[in-house]
Amino acid sequence: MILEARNLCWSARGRPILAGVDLSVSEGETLGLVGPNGSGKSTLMQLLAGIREPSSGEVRVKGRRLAEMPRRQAAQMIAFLEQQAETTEAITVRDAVELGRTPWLTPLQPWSAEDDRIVARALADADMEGFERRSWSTLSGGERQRVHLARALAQCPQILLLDEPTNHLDIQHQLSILGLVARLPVTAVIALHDLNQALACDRVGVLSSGRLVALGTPEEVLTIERVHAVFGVRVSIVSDPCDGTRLFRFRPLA
Ligand SMILES: Nc1ncnc2c1ncn2[C@@H]1O[C@H](COP(=O)(O)OP(=O)(O)OP(=O)(O)O)[C@@H](O)[C@H]1O
Repeated sequence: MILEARNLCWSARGRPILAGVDLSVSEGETLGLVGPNGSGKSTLMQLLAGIREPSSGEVRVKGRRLAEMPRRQAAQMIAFLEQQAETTEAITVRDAVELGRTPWLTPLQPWSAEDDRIVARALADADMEGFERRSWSTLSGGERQRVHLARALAQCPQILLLDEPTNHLDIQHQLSILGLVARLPVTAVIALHDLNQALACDRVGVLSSGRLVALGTPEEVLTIERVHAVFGVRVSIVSDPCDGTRLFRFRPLA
């Protein structure tokens, strides 16, 4: 297993926010995390990224405790696209993406043509070519999100943690970014609100009130009964007339 959470718990001011989460992600897998607002998705992602310390339990990366890994080594393994990612306003898009190379640079291994190539590739993959000289402060919300994704890709991680990576994106960029992540040779954990997008993941974990209440293939986990129970909506499953893909349709309970 490339990434494991063992009995992961996190509390804020004595209130349990995440409790007893056990999770194993295998190499190359794309795991979707779904759950209502406040169910603990971002908290779990932050613990998996090592930017929050668990109250108890542990995260392991390739069998090693993340808490004991040097930050630089962890940053070579894991890239995290946060939900509300910020950056210094006064930098260009190119500068922001170049920051992704930081874990790989040393005095003995300074910036090289290979780093230029990786940054150019990341900008192209995030469809941000041509924006390199633009100031960060002039970008739209979706463009900023794509720059953050480019920075994460430039990190060349083995594990990509994406917290609602599509929430600011138009539908074309949503599809292209999820398609890109599926094609990349990385292990990905993606917090998503769109359950139809979660259907395309290899496995899905469902969080409810800080607990992982289901984990398995989308078909096993995203049943009409569970979606109804966890999200409090009426659900029907329809079949796409083009290719037979199953899709959710939602209605309010009342
Ligand atoms: N530092 C904190 N102090 C107190 N409560 C917190 C703190 N951080 C998170 N919480 C609470 O923990 C719960 C889980 O938050 P989290 O951001 O993980 O949820 P989420 O599933 O990502 O939600 P959303 O879908 O709205 O993004 C929420 O009720 C939130 O208010």
